[in-house]
Amino acid sequence: MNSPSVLEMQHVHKIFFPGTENQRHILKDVSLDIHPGDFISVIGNNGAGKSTLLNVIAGNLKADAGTMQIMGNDITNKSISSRSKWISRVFQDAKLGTAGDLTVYENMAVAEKVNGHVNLRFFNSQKKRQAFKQKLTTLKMGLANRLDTPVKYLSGGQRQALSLLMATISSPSLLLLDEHTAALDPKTSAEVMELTNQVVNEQQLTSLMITHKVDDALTYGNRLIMVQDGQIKVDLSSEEKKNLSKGELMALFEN
Ligand SMILES: Nc1ncnc2c1ncn2[C@@H]1O[C@H](COP(=O)(O)OP(=O)(O)OP(=O)(O)O)[C@@H](O)[C@H]1O
Repeated sequence: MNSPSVLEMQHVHKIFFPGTENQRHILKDVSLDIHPGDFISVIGNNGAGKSTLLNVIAGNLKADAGTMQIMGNDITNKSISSRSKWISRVFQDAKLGTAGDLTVYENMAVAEKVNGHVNLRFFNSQKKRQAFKQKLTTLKMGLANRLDTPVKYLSGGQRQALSLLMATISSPSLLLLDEHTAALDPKTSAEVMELTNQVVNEQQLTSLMITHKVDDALTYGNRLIMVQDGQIKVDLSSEEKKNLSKGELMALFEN
């Protein structure tokens, strides 16, 4: 028997300002089946509807039509907070995923608590500090000895690496990566992308990653989706992706 889908979207539409002269039909009958362990890159032109797609999945926006199930649960009309037991998100702006005035330790403890796995007895125990330090060491971003540093003093790359760690601390069913390397310099962006790949592979996470970096979309993940004018126009498997050159992928943008 096939394992159940992580996410099943069926015939989803999103229309902004419906019934007005400003009406914009952004998602047009989008159906998407995400399987356990899928690491999907999502590419597409500016304004194609990629972020709207992520927002509808996360619950920031309500779909105007269609249905969505996650791990077999109907979430079509569920709030962001009730979806958060399954879904985590890393944003382009690391400030959205972390609290600047709290320390690295406090941010991690809050992330665990939000995800419902904290034992308050251990909230500031040596054991917990050790466990967090261990997790930070694996990031190789110079954070292991910064447990007591307020997050606002970290570099952009360190802060984004911490966001990633926090978003994955309780192994979400679905990880949404929303251009999460776009605001970083090229070297740091490459480091955070490698780190993402490491975390996703080690924890066997199911992930959906929006990126404008065509090289990253080709290099990472087992599936590649192209969104055009509110529709999924291309959905490539790992094998199809492997056989596609950057030039051929770029040409698909023009079709
Ligand atoms: N809350 C909103 N209200 C009205 N229009 C919106 C809203 N969010 C997005 N849009 C519009 O929907 C269209 C698609 O936007 P979206 O952000 O999903 O595109 P995108 O593919 O993520 O683009 P980019 O690559 O530039 O981030 C755009 O024209 C945008 O202006």
